[in-house]
Amino acid sequence: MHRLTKRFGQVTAVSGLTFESAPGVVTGFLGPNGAGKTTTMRVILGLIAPSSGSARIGGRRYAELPHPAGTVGAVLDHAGFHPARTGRDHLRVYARMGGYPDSRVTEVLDLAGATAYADRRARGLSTGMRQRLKLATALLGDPAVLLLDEPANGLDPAGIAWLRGLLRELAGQAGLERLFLSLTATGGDPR
Ligand SMILES: Nc1ncnc2c1ncn2[C@@H]1O[C@H](COP(=O)(O)OP(=O)(O)OP(=O)(O)O)[C@@H](O)[C@H]1O
Repeated sequence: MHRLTKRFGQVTAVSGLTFESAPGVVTGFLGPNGAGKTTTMRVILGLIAPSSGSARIGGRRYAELPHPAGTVGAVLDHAGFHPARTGRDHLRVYARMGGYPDSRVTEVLDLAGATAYADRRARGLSTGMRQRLKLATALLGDPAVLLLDEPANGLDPAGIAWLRGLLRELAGQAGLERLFLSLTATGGDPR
């Protein structure tokens, strides 16, 4: 990230942010509500254009990546589920779009600890359960980069401990090629 500034009208959401996130480590952002964490993430994903500065992943902008969906997995806080669909159905739709087999859906549900309620309709799921399904969705393409916005939201203390362990494990597995950027306002230390 090089000298990112993002303004929305009169509001400066991010001002001159420069940082580098090293491969193989979990990088966390801490900041109060409105500090610009989500905005930074949306710029990285190419969802909004920076006012100035640039965001690169492995030297390229998101839009220039040869396989963006397979390279970067993201959990955005507002990502929704169709209330009448099950978590598994939701994942199958994304798997089909990404060209991944249904067996990968089973794997990521397991990785995210969401297998037990994968066949329940989304309308009846708790915040923490949805959070795990979002994480499963982000893991579908076995991405080298994971961007997680408030990943611990809604998780109980055991869930937060589990999430830390999972992130550590995933970062370790892929060695130098995997990188995580986790953003949180709540003091949830992703390490
Ligand atoms: N689309 C938008 N239009 C106008 N202002 C925006 C928009 N998106 C964000 N902002 C403003 O930019 C600032 C940073 O918002 P952002 O959502 O990035 O903060 P955050 O650090 O993720 O906060 P939180 O912890 O509450 O999620 C806030 O003042 C917000 O109101």
